[in-house]
Amino acid sequence: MKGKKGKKTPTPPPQPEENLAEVQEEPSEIKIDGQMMTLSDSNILNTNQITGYKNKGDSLFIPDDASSILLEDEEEGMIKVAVLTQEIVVDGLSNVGCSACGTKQVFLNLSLPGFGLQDISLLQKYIYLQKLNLSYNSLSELSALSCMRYLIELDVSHNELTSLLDFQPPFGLQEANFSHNLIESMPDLSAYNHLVKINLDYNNIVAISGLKDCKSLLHLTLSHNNIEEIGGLDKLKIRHLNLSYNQLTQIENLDTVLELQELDLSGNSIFGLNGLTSSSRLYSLNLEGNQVSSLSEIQHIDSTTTLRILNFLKNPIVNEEEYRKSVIFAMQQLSELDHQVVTVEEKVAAVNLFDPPAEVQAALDHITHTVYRFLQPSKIYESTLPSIEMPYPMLVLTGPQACGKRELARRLAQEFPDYFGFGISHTTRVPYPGEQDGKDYHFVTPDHFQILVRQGCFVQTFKHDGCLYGLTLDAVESVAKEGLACVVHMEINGIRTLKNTYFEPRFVLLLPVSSEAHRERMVERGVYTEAQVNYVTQQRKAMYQEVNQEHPGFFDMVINSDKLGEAYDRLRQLVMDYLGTTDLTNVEGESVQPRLSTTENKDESSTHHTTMSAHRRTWSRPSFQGESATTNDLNSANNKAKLESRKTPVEEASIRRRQHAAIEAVEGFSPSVYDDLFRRPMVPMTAPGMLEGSPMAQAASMYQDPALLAALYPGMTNENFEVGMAQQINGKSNTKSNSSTPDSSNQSQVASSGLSGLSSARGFSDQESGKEGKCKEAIEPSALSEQVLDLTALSDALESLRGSLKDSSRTITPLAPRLVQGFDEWLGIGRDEGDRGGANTKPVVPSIPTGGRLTVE
Ligand SMILES: Nc1ncnc2c1ncn2[C@@H]1O[C@H](COP(=O)(O)OP(=O)(O)OP(=O)(O)O)[C@@H](O)[C@H]1O
Repeated sequence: MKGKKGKKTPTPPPQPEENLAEVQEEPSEIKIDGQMMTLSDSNILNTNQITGYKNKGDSLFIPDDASSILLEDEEEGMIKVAVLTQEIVVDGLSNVGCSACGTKQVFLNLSLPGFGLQDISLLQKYIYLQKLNLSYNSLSELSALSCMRYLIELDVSHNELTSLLDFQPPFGLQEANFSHNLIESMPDLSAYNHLVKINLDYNNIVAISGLKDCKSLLHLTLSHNNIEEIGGLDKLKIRHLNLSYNQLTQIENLDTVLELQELDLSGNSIFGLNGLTSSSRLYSLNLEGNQVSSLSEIQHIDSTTTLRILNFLKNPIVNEEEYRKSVIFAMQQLSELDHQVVTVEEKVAAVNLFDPPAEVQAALDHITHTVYRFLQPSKIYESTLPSIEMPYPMLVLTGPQACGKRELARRLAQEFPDYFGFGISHTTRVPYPGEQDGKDYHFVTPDHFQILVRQGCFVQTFKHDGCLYGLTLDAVESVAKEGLACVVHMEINGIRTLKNTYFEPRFVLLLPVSSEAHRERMVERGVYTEAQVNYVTQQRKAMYQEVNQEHPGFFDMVINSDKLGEAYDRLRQLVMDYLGTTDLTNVEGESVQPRLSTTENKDESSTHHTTMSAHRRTWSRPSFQGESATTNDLNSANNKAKLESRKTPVEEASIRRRQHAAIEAVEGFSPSVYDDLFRRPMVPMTAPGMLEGSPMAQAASMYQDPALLAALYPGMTNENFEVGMAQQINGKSNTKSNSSTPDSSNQSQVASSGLSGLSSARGFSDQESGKEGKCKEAIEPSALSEQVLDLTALSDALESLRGSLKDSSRTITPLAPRLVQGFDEWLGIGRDEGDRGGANTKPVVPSIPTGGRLTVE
């Protein structure tokens, strides 16, 4: 309702019929003198409120006083009392209490709504009134109230007042309702400094003014007026402000109204929300029926953390795409939007839509690609099909942009062409100078990329700087069918997706430590904007650091990538350690192709190639200290053992290397890169894993070394140590197994398998025979489970080793206790139940194809 209003006919108050006054039969018992009274029976004082309107024809209480005049309103069919009489007043009085001075009993409330009163001069003597209701009358001035010094609440709504509070200010007026009058301006109200709440709805006010000193004012409502600007509220403590249905076009001058909690600006013509930025305590904001059209306006209120209730109904903004989710995403603090409760599900959906956590994004990517792949006809690949027990071998180098991962991946593939092939990703970005299609990336158009997505070609995809990246299954397969492990580079987002797949890549993080060096490398390339450089060297790098710190085991290895040469050396060392190659430089210091080092190895290698070429290509599955092998691993190992009558040079080198590592561990040599990698907290292992990773296995390998044996057990040879150890273990084991309870036998079986079973790489187990060069048959998994283990035997073995370490005249270096400690952990001695070892006990280097690039001779 806008525009100037004319003289109003008061509408009847919305009161039910029952509220009509009932006649007090014997009011004469109350002597009313002014507002004071004397009582004979206080019960009589239950005076009801009078409603002065009544439909024509109904009986109406009319006081006996002859001076009452009935007027008939033809138009509305109402009858109203126009002149106030003592009796009317008497019937309107209620709530007896102490007068303000505390000496008299007085009526505190007077309620005379809907009498059509024009003159209330009779009320002048009711000076003790505290609550006065004169709503629904025809009053045009209130001077009679000047005597009511103790008035606290005044309701003069629905009258014909043209001015506000035009009487002598009562001492403590707190609430005033002047709504539905004809007031056009707000006078200076500084005298009403106790005013807490004032309602000026439905007037003709054009500007907010006169409130400067109303320091107590908390509620101000000025709805349905003609206000065009928000103002005059400077530094007030208003908490509830209603300016709905005015002529406002913008939100302004509210930045000093710091206590504002509830703001109703509905029914205006507001376009923007920029005036609300500093409304830090706002709880409810009603903007229904305005002109807010852009979602970007949300930014002005999204930092208002206290905001819970928001209403944008009937604004163009609600037609914006994903409007509700966008608002909820920007303001997750909301509990109600557009009169609808905001549910937790909506909040999660909004976050997942606009800023999905990396894990969610990766899961979605994985689902997308898997579903699209299933929709395609199934494809038979040339190489061994990937499966859970035999996934494609992959090494993934990761890190922030320009950390050098791509270059290192390429170098690895170049230097170890018999073992690694570079997996080429697809991208929609344009090639940088010098980049070649099909070599650095498969450069494709966005449309082509989408076609590949729908064809289910990708294993994972990643969006970065508006460009799409993706690794296809074919890219991996094209490397795999060559008999090589695929080395790829990608950002962490891709890794998260890969972790959802059945692939089991090893992940090496290349992390620039010096931001300056990283920055320089990026700037040197000359292809990145300043903003990109800043983002990558700061946020992106920090994110990698955080993941690495907070999720131990997420990356299998971390290499400082400040100096690419050094980083590559470390990576290369890692690979060489694994491959068992030792020397990659010739006498002149030139780098040579890493081949398996010794002459005899070369011969074996060629024999092996020939042998292998007769079979289907398979992948070796090297296992390491602490690796947790599964039955599937064992199966594949056993199958492989059947196919190959002898170990590959790679495996033999691996055995030697680990023997060496065990010796070093006891002697206290500094560990190699490779050792560092696998010396991680122990985790519960399956039997073969226990064999490989167990301290017992380390001990088993130790006694293969005569030098070490002599040092630890002077005078003892390989043979008699072996016999002694075997007796110690087997003898106890047998004894125990005979008398074991069902529970203990169960436990025993596992560990016993660990002692005597073979690992997939058969690293230590072949040596257990103690006869060099004599290969032991692989043990069937079923056979493993039949063997019996006695943990006591292991304890005894531990004690014996402990004792020998203690007694040894050699100085035990700090590394030696670590081995003993390993026994303790393995046996569960002193292990805290809550202390879960890192899950990362896999080898960093992926499963390496045994044959390299095999050719049938
Ligand atoms: N399939 C993929 N999945 C996820 N990330 C990928 C993929 N392919 C490439 N990336 C990564 O996307 C980022 C951007 O690649 P781009 O080649 O444009 O960057 P670059 O500046 O050359 O960086 P870098 O030198 O690290 O490769 C790089 O970090 C890159 O490793």
